[in-house]
Amino acid sequence: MRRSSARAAELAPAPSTDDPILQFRNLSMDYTGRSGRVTRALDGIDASVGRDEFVTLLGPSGCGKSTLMKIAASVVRATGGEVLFEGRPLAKPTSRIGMVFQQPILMPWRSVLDNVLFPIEMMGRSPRKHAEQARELLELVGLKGFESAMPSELSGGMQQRVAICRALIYDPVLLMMDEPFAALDAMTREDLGIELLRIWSERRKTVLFVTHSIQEGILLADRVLVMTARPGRIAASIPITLPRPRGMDMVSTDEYGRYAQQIRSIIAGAGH
Ligand SMILES: Nc1ncnc2c1ncn2[C@@H]1O[C@H](COP(=O)(O)OP(=O)(O)OP(=O)(O)O)[C@@H](O)[C@H]1O
Repeated sequence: MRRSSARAAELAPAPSTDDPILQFRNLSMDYTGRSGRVTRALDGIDASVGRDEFVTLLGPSGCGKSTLMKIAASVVRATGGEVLFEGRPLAKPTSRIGMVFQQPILMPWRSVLDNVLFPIEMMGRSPRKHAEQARELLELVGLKGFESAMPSELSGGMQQRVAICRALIYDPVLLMMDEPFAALDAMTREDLGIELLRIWSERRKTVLFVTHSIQEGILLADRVLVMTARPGRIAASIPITLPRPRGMDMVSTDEYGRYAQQIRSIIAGAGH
């Protein structure tokens, strides 16, 4: 797709962990099942995400990554500890945080443009006033000309681009992405990853991105948080200093190889 132009356009904002936008403090989560059985999903999570930083969260299946995202999105409440967003306890969902999930979950009866504008309607604002902004976002993700298409006319990658626009329409400062490219084929996934970096640098967003892929985790990130198996804890926080703009060719560099090796051994040492 637009691999080369995406690369050229990506400039790294200066991330800062001195100015955390999101902080997890001694966070724990116990789920109580129907039988009363308690499952500890998260245990003593201490982590933060700096303003403009791109942080990836890597960990084995079931370690609590989605739980952590749901807590940060105020979808579920932690049973211990606290979450601070912009320095204040996070108590309810806020339009300053945007979410993108593994499945785009578009409304099949609405056009692409109307799907992007849906959150605006939900907030009681005028979709007409935001239509231009929605068109600009669609152009940003390479979907100019598809405004009036229906979701069924789009590929999986295009649908996920629409979901990204929908999350960006109310201009959140923090974008949380829970395995957003996991359902896509490898090539589309690589393209969208590079494209996301371009959007991130152009729009100056903070991103917290969950993935199972060590490669994706390294290539996108300023910092990788590695989680242990359940109950999830933060096993390591690894700053990634690979130069930007990033591209797939970096996978063959020694520096990338050292990061991948380091992360694999942390995951292995964390009980897998
Ligand atoms: N609603 C729930 N009730 C009971 N247990 C739950 C619930 N949601 C999650 N869990 C348990 O909490 C643990 C963490 O689940 P979570 O979905 O957060 O993990 P994950 O790291 O996102 O997994 P995956 O990578 O497979 O998506 C799992 O053991 C899961 O079974």
